[in-house]
Amino acid sequence: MTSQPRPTGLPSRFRTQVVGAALLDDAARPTSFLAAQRAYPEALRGLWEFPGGKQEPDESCEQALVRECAEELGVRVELRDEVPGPHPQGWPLKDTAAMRVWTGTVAGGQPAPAAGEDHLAVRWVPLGDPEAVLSLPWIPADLPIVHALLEQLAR
Ligand SMILES: Nc1nc2c([nH]c(=O)n2[C@H]2C[C@H](O)[C@@H](COP(=O)(O)OP(=O)(O)OP(=O)(O)O)O2)c(=O)[nH]1
Repeated sequence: MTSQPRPTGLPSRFRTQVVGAALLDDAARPTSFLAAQRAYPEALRGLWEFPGGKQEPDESCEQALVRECAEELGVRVELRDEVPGPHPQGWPLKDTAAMRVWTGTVAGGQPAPAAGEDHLAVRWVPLGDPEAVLSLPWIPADLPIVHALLEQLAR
């Protein structure tokens, strides 16, 4: 697993650190990744995103992501490579929040949205058709991340 070190002793530019997972169907030869459809807030309802959430105090980004995947999808994940963003805190989502994203695989369980929680649905998105991937209604801030993911996996 690679991880971009965050400089210590410097104030974070983004107050809220979000983490997201691009879960692959197969680590060595991925053919699809898991996208999740947000249920809330109303402005984001129905849009697609990377499963994940906010880092809590006293946990690393990686720990937060493992926890969020367990809570939201009911799966145990193994994280692999970071999809590095333009900032040490990852990919800017808005003025106050940025998201670090890792690829990973499901090591236990079947991903499904937790009842009545964050997601309306989850879907394995085939990587073979980038136009189809990008035509999903993603949260707009996620589009550069999806591009970067597709490039990283094509290498
Ligand atoms: N999880 C996730 N959040 C994203 C993505 N893109 C994006 O703009 N966001 C935004 C939506 C939210 O404002 C914020 C993440 O909040 P969240 O609601 O998922 O976090 P959480 O599970 O810890 O939520 P909560 O306990 O505060 O309700 O980041 C994405 O791909 N995944």
